[in-house]
Amino acid sequence: MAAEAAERHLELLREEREAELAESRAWQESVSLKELQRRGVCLLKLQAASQRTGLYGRLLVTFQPRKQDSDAELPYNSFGPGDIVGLYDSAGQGDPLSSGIVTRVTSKAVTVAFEESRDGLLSLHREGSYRLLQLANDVTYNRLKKALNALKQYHGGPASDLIDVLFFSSDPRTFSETKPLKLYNDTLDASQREAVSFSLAQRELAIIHGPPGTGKTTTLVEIILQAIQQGLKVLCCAPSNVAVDNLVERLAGHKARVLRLGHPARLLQPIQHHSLDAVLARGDSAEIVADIRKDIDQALAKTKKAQDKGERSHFLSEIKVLRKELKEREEAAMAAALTHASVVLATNTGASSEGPLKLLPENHFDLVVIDECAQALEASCWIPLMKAPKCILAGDHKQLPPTIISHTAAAKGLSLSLMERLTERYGEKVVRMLTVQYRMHQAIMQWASTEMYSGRLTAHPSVAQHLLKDLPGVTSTEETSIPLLLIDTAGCGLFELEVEDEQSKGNPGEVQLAGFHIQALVEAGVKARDIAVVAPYNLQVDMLREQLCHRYPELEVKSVDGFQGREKEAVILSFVRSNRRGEVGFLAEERRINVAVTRARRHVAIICDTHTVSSQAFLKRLVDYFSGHGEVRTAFEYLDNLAPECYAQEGRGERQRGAKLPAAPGPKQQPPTGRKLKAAAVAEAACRKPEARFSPSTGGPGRESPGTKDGAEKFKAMLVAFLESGEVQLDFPPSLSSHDRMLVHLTAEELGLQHGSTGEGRDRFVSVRKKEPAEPSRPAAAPASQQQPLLQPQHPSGETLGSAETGGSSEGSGKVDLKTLHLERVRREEARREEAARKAQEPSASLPGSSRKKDKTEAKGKAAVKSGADSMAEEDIDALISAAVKADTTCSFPRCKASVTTLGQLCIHCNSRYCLGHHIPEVHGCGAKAKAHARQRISREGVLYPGSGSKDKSLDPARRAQLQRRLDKKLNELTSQRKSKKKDKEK
Ligand SMILES: Nc1ncnc2c1ncn2[C@@H]1O[C@H](COP(=O)(O)OP(=O)(O)OP(=O)(O)O)[C@@H](O)[C@H]1O
Ligand SMILES: [Zn+2]
Ligand SMILES: [Zn+2]
Repeated sequence: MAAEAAERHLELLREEREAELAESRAWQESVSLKELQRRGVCLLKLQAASQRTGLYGRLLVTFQPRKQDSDAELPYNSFGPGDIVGLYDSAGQGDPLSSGIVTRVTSKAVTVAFEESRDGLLSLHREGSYRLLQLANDVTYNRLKKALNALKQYHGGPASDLIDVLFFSSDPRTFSETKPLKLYNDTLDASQREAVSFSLAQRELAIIHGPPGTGKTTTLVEIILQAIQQGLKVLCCAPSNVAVDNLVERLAGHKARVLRLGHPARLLQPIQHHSLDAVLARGDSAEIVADIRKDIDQALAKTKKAQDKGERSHFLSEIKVLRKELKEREEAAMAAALTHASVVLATNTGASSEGPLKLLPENHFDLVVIDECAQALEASCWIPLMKAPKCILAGDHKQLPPTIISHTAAAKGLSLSLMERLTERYGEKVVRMLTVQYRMHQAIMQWASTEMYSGRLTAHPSVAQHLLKDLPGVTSTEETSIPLLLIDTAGCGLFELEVEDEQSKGNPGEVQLAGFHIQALVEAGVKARDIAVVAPYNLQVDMLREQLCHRYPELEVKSVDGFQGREKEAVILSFVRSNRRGEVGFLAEERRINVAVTRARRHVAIICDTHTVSSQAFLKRLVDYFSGHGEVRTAFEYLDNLAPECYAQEGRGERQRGAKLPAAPGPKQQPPTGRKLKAAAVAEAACRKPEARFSPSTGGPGRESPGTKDGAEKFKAMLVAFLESGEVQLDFPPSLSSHDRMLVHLTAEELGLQHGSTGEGRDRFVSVRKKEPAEPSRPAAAPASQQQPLLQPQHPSGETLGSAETGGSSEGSGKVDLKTLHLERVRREEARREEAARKAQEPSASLPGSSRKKDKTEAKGKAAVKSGADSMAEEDIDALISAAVKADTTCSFPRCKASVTTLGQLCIHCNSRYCLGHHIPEVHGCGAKAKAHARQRISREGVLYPGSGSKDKSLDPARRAQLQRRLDKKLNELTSQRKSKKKDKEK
């Protein structure tokens, strides 16, 4: 049984190795050295700046760029401690001079540890020019192969019974008598205690399933301490060095006698003194060993200075003798150190019998513990597993499995971890799950619990309600008071990049949005080092780093896969995929999404295109969960600040292709150009209805919504009463939620009342006034800060100005409120005078674009712009008009030309007007949102509210009034323009 399985596994491993080699060959062969350097795997033109013996006897060489000034920086590279690198002569092709392990990388230098090579010594010249290339190493593959071959032939060793259980030829058993335990850590929760006693009571096999943050390591440490207490010798492994180091640190904290195997270059600094090398250096034989090393160093130096060949070979043979003696003494000391230790720790492959463990007797270990077992290849687990009669596996098979290059090998079972394989077969018989998690806010946890852990997780009270605002130095803002935020780019045209020949994907729009959100968090006092930005694609990770890391050096930007096992107070996820095909690629892996979301302690923000990702049921449920339990914002809320590149991008590839698709959803997803789209959205926000700026899936204020109806009715009643009263102004208390504030704005708008907000943050309140022409000071009274331009100056003017529909707007539009415009017009004359008077005190609100466009404006012979408020760029108005007109006169359904001026229906989900044939959400593509909306209203009525400070600002009625005035002016101009055009034609 075991033999067959081992054989099959070997076959898959061979396949995987082939794929791996083919891949590295393919790109190494076709790629120049320069290109390799650009990709970060090669460093050219280096000099050996210094050499010394260190790290317990290895030759450490520090390389720097070969430049005159010693302060030169290395080019971008992906070198890191532990990487195996080849050292080459700059000129040399073919084999490397030597290979070594990177021990340290700074911005200016790389240090590499070289083992003394078999055939003589590495001698580097200060003047020489060298290059370093990262090497794929076959050490791992060879060890895996060896382990499986050993498993095939395994006979009568200590693990015989265990192997039978692991291949299902006998059932797992329990020890009959078990003593009650005295715990080292008495804070363990019930599920952890159960895991500890169960694991100790099992005879061959126990599995601890530890979902994110449930204290898996804490539990393992207790188990190992108990095992030591019982006099057992433990071999403790994990697939990664980081995971092993973590265990070393925690066990050493309990004064356990730990010994860490592995190259010291690969170990974290604080762990290094637990390394075998360090233990040896402190041991009895250390002095002698040090003397021998010194002799070797001296001989080494002499070799370098040696004049002729004879002298050189004399020193070399002296070194050979010294090294032999060193080896013998070291092996004796190693065996002693290994025997003395209670727990030996190594990576799975580091536990290979080719290493120091060969010095121990076959039955030395009583227990093998493998942490992060679900992230390990089964073959790698077999390296330690054959060394003891019992194993305890810990991990979470609901997180990402090991990376496998060959799709076929993965499909045939190579990616199935030992832990998952055993859990599927034995279940409760061998598995105990930890169910209390100590990381995430309840709301972050609940999604993962439901989707991945059959709803069994609970949040420990110490974390269940914790938010960013509870961190020292963090002020309470909207961003720091919510655990879940969804920034929805649906319909905003922020498409993924289409890079040819690139598997990886990027999304510049999401990079920008991430930047805004980080800024908001940092401004609220969240430390950049407490924030991580995580994306599924490396290209996006690169782009995020490029944009963000110089501004926030302590910010961590990582791929999802690279962030597994880690946590941060705040995590921003950029899902990247935004396309019409509904392609989600990497995101389709549920475990990847699980890992991504569960890294966050207090706050997780997802930036994604809900339209694209909702094509996949799992992701759709995630989006629905965030809609139902978190705050949702549309990227439109940030668009005012978005740089125009995003729009330039989208025009090219994605859009044209997408536009051909027949079943395109809403009109917002299919605007003629991105720029118009933006104008349309903002124009809606400015001219139509406040909620136009909220994501549909927030449920917005939802007029038909039962949840908000009461609120709306209440405010309506108040406002109607106010209208009938003799009062001029009605102030609402600042205690209103932002949702309520919005209802007031909405209702006031419906009733034709003027409405505005004053104050900042918690003091912000709404006041409503009657629209009295004899109230000239109001618009001008808006604080200067609220007179920021609503629109960016980049909007095209030409393409919209001349269009035929534009002319029709003055009578056609139902939304450009003619009555208001008229009132405004009347009032404007008075207001102008006041504004002119104020102008002196006000900082100019003029746009940078307005001066750029000035020539054009004057050339057209338009009246010179007088007041500060009136200096809004021409093109904004143009965009606004055309957008408002377009959006308001025809059905938004693609290619439908029906008029909606009188019979149209507004969809609250996409904030677009549709004819009667298309207004039902399911018909025009908002079905999913409508459903989510309905569900979420039930689940958390009254809690959900859209809105933020920045949004309120842009919706300020004073600014809207300004826009309307300008719109009005523009309409006049257009009318006269049209007249003159007609005249031209007639001529
Ligand atoms: N019983 C407990 N009481 C209080 N805090 C605990 C308890 N168990 C674990 N924790 C805390 O939970 C956090 C995570 O613990 P630990 O490192 O053991 O988790 P883990 O499950 O190994 O993590 P990961 O999810 O990354 O694998 C730590 O801060 C730890 O102190
Ligand atoms: Zn809709
Ligand atoms: Zn229609």
